[in-house]
Order: sequence, then C-alpha cells, then structure tokens
Amino acid sequence: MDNINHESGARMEAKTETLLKALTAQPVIPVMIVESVEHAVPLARALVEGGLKTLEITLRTDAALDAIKAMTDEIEGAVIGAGTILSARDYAAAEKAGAEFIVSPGINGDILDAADDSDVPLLPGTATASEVLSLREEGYRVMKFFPAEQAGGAPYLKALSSPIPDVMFCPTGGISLANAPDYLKLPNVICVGGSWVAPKDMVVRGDWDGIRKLAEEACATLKA
Ligand SMILES: O=C(O)C(=O)C[C@H](O)[C@H](O)COP(=O)(O)O
Repeated sequence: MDNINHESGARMEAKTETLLKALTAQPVIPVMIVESVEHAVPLARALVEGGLKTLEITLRTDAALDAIKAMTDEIEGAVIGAGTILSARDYAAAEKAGAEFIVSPGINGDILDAADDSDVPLLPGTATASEVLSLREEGYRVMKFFPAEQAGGAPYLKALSSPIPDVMFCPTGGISLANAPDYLKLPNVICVGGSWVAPKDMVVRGDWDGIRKLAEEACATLKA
C-alpha cells in the first residue's frame, strides 16, 4: 500500500464527522440490492418511514446508480450511500449519482487515492488488525468490519478494541436481528450493516409495508 496518499488532517476530520453523523443516527444501516429502478423510491421510503434514514445501495446491479439518484432526488431526509465500491471508477460513478458516503468491502490503493481526492467520505472495509492499523495511519477512525461473522464475529472485534481503542466499526456481513446486539454492545461499534431489513424477495414482491415493519422492529429492538 505504498501508493496511499496523505490527506490533510482537517479535511479528513470533516469527512469523519460526516460519516459519524450518518452512522450514529441508527442501529443498523440497511444494505440494499436494487435490481429495478422502480423499486428504489418505495423501498427507501419504507425504510425511512420505519426509522432508518441512512441507507446503502450496493453497486452490484445495473440499476444501482439510477437507484441512488432516484432516492437522493426524491426521499427527503434520507442519507444515501453506495456500497460494493471496488475501484476509483466505482467511487467516481457513485459520487456523480449523488452518494453521500462510500462503502468498500476491502481496500486498495486505487480506492484510497479516490477517497483522498473526494469530499465524499469512505467507510473502508477491513478484516485484520494490520489493515486497521494501515488505515489508522492514514487518518481513518471509522471502518467497516467485513465480512463480520465469517471473519471472527463480535469476539474478534472485541479483541481489537483493547489495543486499538480509537477506531470505531460498522460490522457487516452475516448480521441479523438475533446477533446484532452482540456487536452493538461493544465499545468500538457504532452501528451494524445488514441486508436483513431489506430482503431481496420482499423488494421483488414490492412488500413495502413488510419492509417498513422490519425497519421499525430493528429500531425498537436494537439500541441506537
Ligand atoms: O459490498 C459491500 O460493500 C457490502 O457492503 C457487502 C455487504 O456488507 C454485505 O453483502 C451484506 O451482508 P449481509 O447482511 O450478510 O447480506
């Protein structure tokens, strides 16, 4: 990772603030796969009505960028982020579509360079102490822990909190209403990410009422 740029401290701090504001508002960030742009607005509306206004759309479908744009344009109060960012090209496309934060499953020099050049904050994916320390050196203090359950789960993240207490995480991957509390009680967890509040089959069926109820259930059951 020798091509990582160094950002000015003040700019990085401002981006961290933006990210924290979006992530501390709720216990779970819905991770969405949107196959059809027609689903974007009713899906976002259901989640926002259910109490979850910070949302992540993964760039895994052809409709994703248009979905980000539609949600950003039409859902007042929503904070729309883009996930599955794998390259600088993805970063630029998501930013152009209106994404207010960027989420990556891991890191590479290309993504970090794009983040350096952008005012849109990056929530970078990490899975090891070494990755966390590399990013910490670049000024990152908020990271995604991915894939959370598969990489060691809540006990792993708890173990990191003692030697690296100044880095906060949004664990994502394999998290559900049942195991989310194990993460949320840790001192180094801000919120979790999960697709369970916007299941693909419910999106395809257009079950917006059901999705709103899942969001309400998550807010009521989990601490913010
Ligand atoms: O691609 C990204 O940037 C991601 O954000 C990956 C997602 O975090 C997981 O795919 C969500 O995991 P599940 O909740 O287990 O479905």
